[in-house]
Amino acid sequence: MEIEPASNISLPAALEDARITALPSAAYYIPDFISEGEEQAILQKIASAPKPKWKQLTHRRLQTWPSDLVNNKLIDAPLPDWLQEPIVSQLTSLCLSQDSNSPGIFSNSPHKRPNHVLINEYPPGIGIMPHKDGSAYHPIVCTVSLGASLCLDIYKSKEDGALDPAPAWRILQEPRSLLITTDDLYTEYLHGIADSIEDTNLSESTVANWNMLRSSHTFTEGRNVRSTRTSLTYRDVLKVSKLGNKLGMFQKK
Ligand SMILES: O=C(O)CCC(=O)C(=O)O
Ligand SMILES: [Fe+2]
Repeated sequence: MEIEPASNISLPAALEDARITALPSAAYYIPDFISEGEEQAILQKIASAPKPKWKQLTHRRLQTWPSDLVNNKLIDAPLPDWLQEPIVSQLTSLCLSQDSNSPGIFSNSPHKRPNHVLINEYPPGIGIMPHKDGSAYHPIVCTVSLGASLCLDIYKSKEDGALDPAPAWRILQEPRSLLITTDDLYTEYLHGIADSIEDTNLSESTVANWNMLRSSHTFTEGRNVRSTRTSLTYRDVLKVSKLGNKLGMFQKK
């Protein structure tokens, strides 16, 4: 019988120990949130999802679980097991501080846990335009990265609402890492991923979480040559409708 390799995942006792202090409030980075075995198992589940689960955009494709939002509402349904375990349990177990009364990150969210997962696949050269995530969700985003590394760029918007064209900060996300963004980073700033085939000029002075990376030594000459990176974005959708209500909604039309 094969012996399972020891898992090298390690969760911080307190999320404040994982805070990316160079950023405005607030982002947290945990490099080894899931194991390589878990990463591979999830990638296989994504690959074996029925073809209609994929939504093809111009350059990128994505899956939404349990389903797309309709008018910012989620139709009540559970996440599949492979998106629940171990990730949701680990997310709900994270506490802000070691204080015994410290709240979990989803303590204040309406459903006390993420109920929706967006799966985005980014081949080399493909990113996502700078954007805000908007009002459909409780303002906490948990992103698990699979397969490869890339930089998430954080942008300030100017007084007049226009986008400052150069990102103000960069966060490097390694495979199997968790990035949590919340507070002002959710509401005030935009985030995006450049349409690049490599991330360049990576260093302690240009990457906000450089000292928290598992493998900063692998980015030789400050370069990350992109290969396909898949992300799982876990959020709590504020409005959930039971199927009964939804049928009612259709009958009214
Ligand atoms: O893939 C990512 O890391 C970002 C995805 C994203 O911004 C979103 O789904 O809203
Ligand atoms: Fe986003």
